[in-house]
Amino acid sequence: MRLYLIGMPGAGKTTLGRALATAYEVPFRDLDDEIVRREQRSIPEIFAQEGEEYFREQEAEVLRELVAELPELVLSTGGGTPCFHHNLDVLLETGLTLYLAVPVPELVRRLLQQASQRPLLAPALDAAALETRLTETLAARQGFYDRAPLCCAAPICSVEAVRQLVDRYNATV
Ligand SMILES: Nc1ncnc2c1ncn2[C@@H]1O[C@H](COP(=O)(O)OP(=O)(O)O)[C@@H](O)[C@H]1O
Ligand SMILES: O=C(O)C1=C[C@@H](OP(=O)(O)O)[C@@H](O)[C@H](O)C1
Ligand SMILES: [Mg+2]
Repeated sequence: MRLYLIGMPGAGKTTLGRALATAYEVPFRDLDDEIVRREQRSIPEIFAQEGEEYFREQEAEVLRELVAELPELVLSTGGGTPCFHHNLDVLLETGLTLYLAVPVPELVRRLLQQASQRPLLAPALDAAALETRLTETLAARQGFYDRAPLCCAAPICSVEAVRQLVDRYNATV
């Protein structure tokens, strides 16, 4: 199986993805980590030195390489991954995609301490600005996220909840 996690920054894609891979006993990859490894520099450095367009090209390439390489995989994507370079089509065609739906106020709580590591959020320094920024970003991305066949909403999105969603989905296809 290939299971892909999509959703906003702070939704828990990386955290839950790692736990799901352990539970399913399949390899785990985090798309951002793979880009960092290939580029030998951090995500904020890539954005600052090369710009977002370059990052999106790397993201699209690394995604396709991982899919070609790994028939079994839990992949945590970046928040913007499904929205660029037809990446969502790749996800939908090659595996099962799960959208982690987390309300903006909860994202704000989780991200406030981490904004400096997330270049698209870095300009939003206080809670109100971050909330505005996330609300706008989510509005622009919602149409992509909603194409995922599976959706799990906080606070119930545990490994067990995902397993049940996946089992139910597999029983219907
Ligand atoms: N289910 C959860 N409940 C509360 N906090 C969480 C949960 N999942 C992740 N977090 C926290 O939220 C932050 C972002 O999580 P992360 O897995 O990096 O999200 P993403 O990869 O979607 O951006 C981290 O500080 C993490 O510890
Ligand atoms: O939302 C986005 O466009 C981004 C989210 C980040 O991943 P997380 O969703 O894991 O924070 C990372 O890919 C990059 O900073 C861009
Ligand atoms: Mg992540």
